[in-house]
Amino acid sequence: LTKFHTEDNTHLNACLDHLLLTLSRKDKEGFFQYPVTDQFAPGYSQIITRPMDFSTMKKKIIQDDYSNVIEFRSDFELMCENAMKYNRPDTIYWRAAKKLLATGAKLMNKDKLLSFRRGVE
Ligand SMILES: CC(=O)c1cc(-c2ccccc2)c2ncccn12
Repeated sequence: LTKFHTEDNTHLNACLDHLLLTLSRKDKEGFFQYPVTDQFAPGYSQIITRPMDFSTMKKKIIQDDYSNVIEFRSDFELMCENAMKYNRPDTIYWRAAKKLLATGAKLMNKDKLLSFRRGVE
């Protein structure tokens, strides 16, 4: 459906696209680009009830599913937390998720987001 593009939505989507691109580039191995399949990860769909990945987040941006950066950040954190739940700490996936989570926290830290709200640069 052609959802009317309110001014801030267009602005918001531009911000989210930038954040997604920056975070996506950190995932050089491509572990987080697409949904994890049970084929690669046995029992994944039983253990992880709310899967998330960068391609799904991209779709949600295009569909205007995010009303603010906090909702976007929640999906990003969910994606990383899923990987740290399913995989053991001594795996490349767990370590990559932990590193990615730290990058996201810096990029979307509270004060920075608050400054957006106040309209202060
Ligand atoms: C993110 C994650 O948990 C993940 C990504 C992958 C993955 C592996 C190869 C190519 C793309 C994703 C994966 N494989 C086995 C177990 C877990 N994973």
